[in-house]
Amino acid sequence: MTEPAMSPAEFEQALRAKGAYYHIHHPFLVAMYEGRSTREQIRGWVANRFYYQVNIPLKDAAILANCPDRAVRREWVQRILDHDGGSGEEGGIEAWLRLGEAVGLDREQLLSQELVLPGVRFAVDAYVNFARRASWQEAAGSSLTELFAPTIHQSRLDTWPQHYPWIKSGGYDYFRRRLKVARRDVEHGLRITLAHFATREAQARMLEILQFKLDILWSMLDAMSMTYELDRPPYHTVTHERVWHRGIAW
Ligand SMILES: O=C(O)c1cc(C(=O)O)c2c(n1)C(=O)C(=O)c1cc(C(=O)O)[nH]c1-2
Repeated sequence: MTEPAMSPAEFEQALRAKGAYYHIHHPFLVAMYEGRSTREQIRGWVANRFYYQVNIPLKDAAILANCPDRAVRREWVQRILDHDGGSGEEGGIEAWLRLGEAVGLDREQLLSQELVLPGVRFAVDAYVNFARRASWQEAAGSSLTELFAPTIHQSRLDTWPQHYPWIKSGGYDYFRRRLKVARRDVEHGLRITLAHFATREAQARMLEILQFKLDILWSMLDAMSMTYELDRPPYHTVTHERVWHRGIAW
């Protein structure tokens, strides 16, 4: 016999409990907010996370493409503009490029994606591909790791300026912007998710989807740890050159 569905409040609690596995607990990020990261580690993280940033609008466009509900699309489309910018607004991708400059990376290097590790690329691609194939409600629900994101953005604003005085202050705009925007996104994402996943089975599947998304974020950092903490970049037993591919997805 299947168990009865959780109430919306219980389901929300179960989703929030997944915060226990958020990447805020990954040793690479713990070192970062405890002030133990080197310049190379911070630069590596900014360059690799750029691949996540540029793929978020593709992910959101895939959700729109699968969504026949005009009211949902009207709200969701805002996410693309938040990252890409529009009518006088610079957008999150531009703010991330400025974060890159603030930590000493030039924008051409970020845009070239030459520092993006294969493991990071595969993890991010898995997110975009999931959004292309899943129902729009499941893909919308997978964005709910953002429930936990304001805490992580705030922790950077609180700790980085003391620990890393060499980072230029203009770099912090991205995190400030996301504090507000992530809360609005979460409110919309939760509304969709709590209304749509109304049976115990569907709720269990949604929790598994959220875990999949947490796995993506964690795996990105595992790849960065191997390279920037453990000094084991891909092919390190063979060469110190960055021979890995630069993306064949398109
Ligand atoms: O810095 C972070 O730790 C972090 C995490 C996440 C997340 O939880 O997916 C996002 C972001 N930042 C972010 O800046 C962002 O724009 C974003 C969009 C999404 C999404 O799934 O649609 N997650 C995140």
